[in-house]
Amino acid sequence: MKLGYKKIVVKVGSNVITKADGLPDEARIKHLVNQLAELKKLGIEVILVSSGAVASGRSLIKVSERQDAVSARQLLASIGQVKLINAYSNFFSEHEIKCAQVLVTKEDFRDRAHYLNMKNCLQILLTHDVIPVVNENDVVSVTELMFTDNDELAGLIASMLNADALIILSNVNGIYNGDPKEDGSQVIQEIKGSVSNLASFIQTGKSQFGRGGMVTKSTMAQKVAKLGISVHIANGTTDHVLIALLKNDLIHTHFIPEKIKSGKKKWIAHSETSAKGVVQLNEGAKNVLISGKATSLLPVGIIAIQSDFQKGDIIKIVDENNNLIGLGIAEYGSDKARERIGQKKQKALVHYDYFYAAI
Ligand SMILES: Nc1ncnc2c1ncn2[C@@H]1O[C@H](COP(=O)(O)OP(=O)(O)O)[C@@H](O)[C@H]1O
Ligand SMILES: N[C@@H](CCC(=O)OP(=O)(O)O)C(=O)O
Repeated sequence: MKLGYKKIVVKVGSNVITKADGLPDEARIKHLVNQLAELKKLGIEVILVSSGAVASGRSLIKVSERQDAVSARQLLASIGQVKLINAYSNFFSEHEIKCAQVLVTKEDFRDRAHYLNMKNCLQILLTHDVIPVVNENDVVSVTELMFTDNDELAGLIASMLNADALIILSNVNGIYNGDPKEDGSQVIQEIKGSVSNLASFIQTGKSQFGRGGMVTKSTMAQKVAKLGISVHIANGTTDHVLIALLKNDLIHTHFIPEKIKSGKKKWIAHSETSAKGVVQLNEGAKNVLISGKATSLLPVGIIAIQSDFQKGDIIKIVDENNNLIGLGIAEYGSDKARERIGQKKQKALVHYDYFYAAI
């Protein structure tokens, strides 16, 4: 395959595998599985992140309108996931390939030890030629414990496994420079670095069965590409989409990757929600830290410790206007950091190897 990837994460949106009437599109699932099997046989490691549990559940049970949204989602997903994974399992077995169900929550990515346990689980599946089929555990993930959507989850998995590429399959050909339904709109084929006006092209509405929409896809894609992983957004309802994409023969959106970051930096990058403390910097320290040079965060540039943390915690680093600059692992706790505010020749609070610049 022209793009030469050895390990890919493929995320399939609900819309790709759900028909207009809400029923699961088994022919589409089968066609995707056939392509994944073909890639696997070429020696490419494949991890699938598939949405569709809630949509599948809708085809099996009618939820009373009096039911609250959280309970309805729990009911639909718990029933629907069984149907979804059965479809994958049956179609993969036609190729003599085993797949595994991996259901995760946001909590699984918070603590470093827990994160490494999960990484180990996925790796053991891959070394035994099993295709992990990952989805959010919708039964226990409610409200603030939820991922924004499965695009966020797929970004985390691609970072965790140091994948070469993340392929997001939705029901549009890519990110358009206007409303995808309008004739004049065209697919933006290449996105490099942070494009500040990207969000302005994107309509906030979602497709019929989707959760996060294109805004979260593009934010996540830029972040993952910054960590050194290629991200592709393509149309999963196009026949042979994966094969055409990997042959570099498909119109879609490609986020060009930056230099590969270490595994630990990738984890830090996705840990904003579990950050414990907040440290504020002056303008000079901010400019040095985001310059891309290998510089650690020294107390001389700190102007305030806004909330407490301990040695080893992930901390948020903000500028004078409280905008997020980056995330890092604290080399010592907030008590010592407070004593050293503004002082020269003090030990770095965050070492460069454990700092991720968010801008
Ligand atoms: N500029 C844009 N380019 C492409 N799609 C867009 C754009 N603005 C909004 N969208 C919408 O985003 C939808 C895809 O996001 P989403 O509903 O989350 O899908 P999925 O279920 O695949 O995750 C598309 O169906 C499209 O209607
Ligand atoms: N976990 C949910 C998927 C939620 C979700 O993010 O959907 P989508 O925006 O279609 O990828 C399900 O399986 O129904």
